[in-house]
Amino acid sequence: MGIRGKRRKPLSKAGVFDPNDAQRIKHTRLGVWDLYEERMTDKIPIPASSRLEILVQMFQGLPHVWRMLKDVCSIRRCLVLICLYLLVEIGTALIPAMSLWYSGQLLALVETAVEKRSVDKNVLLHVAAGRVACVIVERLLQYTRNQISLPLNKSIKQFYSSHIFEAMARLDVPTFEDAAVQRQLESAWSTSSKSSVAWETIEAISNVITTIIQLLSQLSVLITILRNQQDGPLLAVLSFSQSLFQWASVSRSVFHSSVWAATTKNEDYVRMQGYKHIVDNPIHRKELIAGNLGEYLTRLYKGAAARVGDDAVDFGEARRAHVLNDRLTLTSILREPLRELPQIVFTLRAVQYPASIPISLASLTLINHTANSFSTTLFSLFGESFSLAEQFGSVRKLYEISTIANKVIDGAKPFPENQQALRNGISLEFRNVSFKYPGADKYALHNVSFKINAGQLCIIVGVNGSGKSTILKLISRLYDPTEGLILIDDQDIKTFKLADLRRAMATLFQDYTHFPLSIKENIALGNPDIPYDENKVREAARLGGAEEFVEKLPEGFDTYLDRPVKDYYSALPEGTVTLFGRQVDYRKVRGIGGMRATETSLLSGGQMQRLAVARTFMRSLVSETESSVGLLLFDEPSASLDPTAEHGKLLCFALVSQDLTLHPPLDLFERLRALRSNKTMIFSSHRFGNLTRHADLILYMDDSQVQEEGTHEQLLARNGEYARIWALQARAFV
Ligand SMILES: Nc1ncnc2c1ncn2[C@@H]1O[C@H](COP(=O)(O)OP(=O)(O)OP(=O)(O)O)[C@@H](O)[C@H]1O
Repeated sequence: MGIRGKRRKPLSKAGVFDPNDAQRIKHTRLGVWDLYEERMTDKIPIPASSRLEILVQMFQGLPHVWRMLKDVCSIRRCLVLICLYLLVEIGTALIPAMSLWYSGQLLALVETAVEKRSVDKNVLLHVAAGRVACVIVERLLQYTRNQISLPLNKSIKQFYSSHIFEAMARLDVPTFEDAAVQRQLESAWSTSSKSSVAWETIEAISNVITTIIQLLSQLSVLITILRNQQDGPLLAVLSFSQSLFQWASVSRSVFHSSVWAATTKNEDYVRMQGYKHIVDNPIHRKELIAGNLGEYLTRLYKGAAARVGDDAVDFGEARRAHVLNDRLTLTSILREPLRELPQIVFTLRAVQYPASIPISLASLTLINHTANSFSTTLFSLFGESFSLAEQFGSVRKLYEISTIANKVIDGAKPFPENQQALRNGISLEFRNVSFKYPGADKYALHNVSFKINAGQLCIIVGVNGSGKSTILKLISRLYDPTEGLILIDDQDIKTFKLADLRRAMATLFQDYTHFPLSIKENIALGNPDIPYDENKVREAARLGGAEEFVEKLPEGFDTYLDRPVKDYYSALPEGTVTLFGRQVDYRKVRGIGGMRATETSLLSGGQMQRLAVARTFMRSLVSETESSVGLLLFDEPSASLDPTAEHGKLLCFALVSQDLTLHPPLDLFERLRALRSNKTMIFSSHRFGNLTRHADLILYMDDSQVQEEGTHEQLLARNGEYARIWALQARAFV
């Protein structure tokens, strides 16, 4: 049978890992964990086949590694530093062989001294100086290596962090949310935050080169020693084979199945992790305290912990314990005596030929030592070739992330064709649009059709989950419809350039976020097309209703809502409340003390919302002449409450609150309506009445479909679901 026919058969069903397939999957209990490993028995029966796979993987990565080397050398100073680094590494690689040689010379001197009762002082001095020089040079090389590698690593890391940033920034929503893309992005970052894939690869390449040099130099020392020794080759083979035996017996005990999965069915352990999460995650702290859950959860945790016992460890720990578990096997018993084999053979040979001992004791030690270090280097070369292949794979991924294709395909036509017409708004039509979110089975929109003329005000109302936000997301082309067509000014939305389209729309999403930047930057980012202008930021803040409270903040528009970089300090004098002009943040200290940080927000929910509105205004309403926006999309930026189910809560809000921030859409809506002038505006909302009365078109959504459509009067006259809910809400506010 050819190689092809003997390849490892796929798991029972393509793409399925079936833990119950006992023929293929080995099951091991590790405490509370069940580990399922694919059996290795049916691996490709070609000797060293896995090494072949590694070689193939390495060759595939070569073009990317070559490109990486060129990129790295193009960074300022890096070419010189890399050359120096390689020189130092080569120098370091020669040291072990030189040390071995000098050690051998020293041993030979000692032997001669014992035999002849005299020492050639010159030779001794020379050899001793050589041995000492080796150690000093090794230390100097190590120092130089550190001096070079630190700045090299920093420059390379900086270069690639920009590369990755750019690659990530360009990805659209469905592509970025794709789990495979997320994995690809993760593997492009380094395994440790202190380094970068590129630097780790350079280190891996240099390791392999230096290991080969070490091997060759040790081999030449070995050959020199063996040349004049009668039994030298025999002892070298014995030393080498006992190293091989040790290496094989150790490496076999290591967990090495490449395909595996682990799970736990222990409900108590799962619950314990849940309780732990509630207690150590700050987001649950309010409910934990207000709900008086502390003691109760502690009781539950202790109960579950008692039932699980000492097995309550995470999988990593269970696996480590399993791997390190000392097992009494024949090889482990024979391992140590085998180490003594060369000495035993040497003694037997001495007994056999007492007149002429075939090899000197010094040579025996030296041969043993050299053969051991040769074999250790050889085995480390195998390990390094594995990691080199992995590194090459990571480099490939590092470069491939900048070519990940976006799922939302860009159009070619500029938009708008006539900039002036934009002032009078954009017309929009949905024709039989259906949409499922990636990976979802259910339609978020099903066969939706409607038309909004240029300059009209459209309000989309409906219960939670009926598809209101989804309509706005499709208009922004965050996603494309699964079926149907969206027309902008009577042309397919997909034909227009995405950047132009997004420039022509201002959107405030329901689940808006704030960037971890200063307030002024948060607002300014609403319009990246104009240069930063403090006055415009203030104007937008005023229009959004945020200027007044922002000015009252100690740092005003420079305030960070969430400062991305923390200050560091230690043992400040008691009573210190400010440092570097800011309030002392004791979160870090608490973290060190094992306590959790409390995230207190500087602003109320309503104030946060006003800032989001200000950001949206930055694009659309800062200046009528400069604005390139023709369509305003507002997804109700308040807590989502379904009026049918929650009208009682709405009533409470209206009665309790004198503060506009608690029912901002009314206030916000009036302001928006006044400022929109002739532009098209779509507003998604739960609130009826006040808002909907002004609409040119109301879409009442339910069950992913537009159920009713018309003006407020038309829909009331129709006396359908819209009229029923409107009456319900109106009653609540009376
Ligand atoms: N990212 C997503 N992935 C999968 N399904 C989603 C996603 N976002 C929304 N959905 C689903 O799509 C449907 C419509 O959601 P959508 O957010 O458009 O409703 P909505 O009318 O805006 O609701 P609400 O009034 O609560 O904001 C819901 O069933 C929701 O569960």
